[in-house]
Amino acid sequence: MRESPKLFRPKYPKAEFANAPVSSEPQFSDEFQPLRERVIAWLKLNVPETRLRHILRVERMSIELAIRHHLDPEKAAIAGLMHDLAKFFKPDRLLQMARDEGLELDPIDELNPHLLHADIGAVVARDEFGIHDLDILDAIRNHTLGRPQMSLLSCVVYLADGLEPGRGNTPELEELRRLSRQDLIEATWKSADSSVKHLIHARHLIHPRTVHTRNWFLQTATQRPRKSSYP
Ligand SMILES: Nc1ncnc2c1ncn2[C@@H]1O[C@H](COP(=O)(O)OP(=O)(O)O)[C@@H](O)[C@H]1O
Repeated sequence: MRESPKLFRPKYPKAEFANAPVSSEPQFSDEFQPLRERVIAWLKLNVPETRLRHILRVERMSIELAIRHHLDPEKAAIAGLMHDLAKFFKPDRLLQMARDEGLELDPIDELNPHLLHADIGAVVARDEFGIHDLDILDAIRNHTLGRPQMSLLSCVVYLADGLEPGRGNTPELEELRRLSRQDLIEATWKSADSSVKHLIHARHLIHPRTVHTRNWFLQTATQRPRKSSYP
């Protein structure tokens, strides 16, 4: 009999980190800067300047959130910098690469192949830039639709993509930014909620992964012990 696959359950921290010290200058490895320069040179040839500016803001916010929540800022920087590598790939190319990669396609992916840019971004990160760290690759893959049980690094890049300063200053965004600094789980739940609301308002098809992500994070956030019981 085949063994059932082990369910990956990331350990989400119980406490909030609103008061964690934020160091402005994280220490990166010697490999980081040359890699960053190579990625930016590649991006300059493959995405317009406005998108590059968004990517750099996502990189910055990913680093800040990682520091605040005691995650690895270098991994956050790399995932933030690489999250939109495939943003301007044509629909046929995205679909072909997804099939070559053996990705399971939802009917919504076929109708809106642009949504595959996140999964395919991870393929480019691996093949073009030699990234093999699964946490980084997953954070790139999950940045648009999220995924139930995704890691906190994935939450960081998902939130930074939607909440970086260039996204605007509505009260809803400001509240989500505040929440993202306090509690990654609740912020991910409420960002997925917000994304579903906007898609309904715009009469767009909703990819089921966003709904699954929203349900997972809602359950996780509301089933944790009450915050007042933490030290
Ligand atoms: N769950 C979803 N279902 C369907 N479409 C979505 C979903 N999430 C995002 N989209 C749409 O896919 C596009 C890409 O999303 P995103 O990667 O967040 O783009 P951007 O960085 O350009 O805002 C957007 O047009 C968005 O409306």
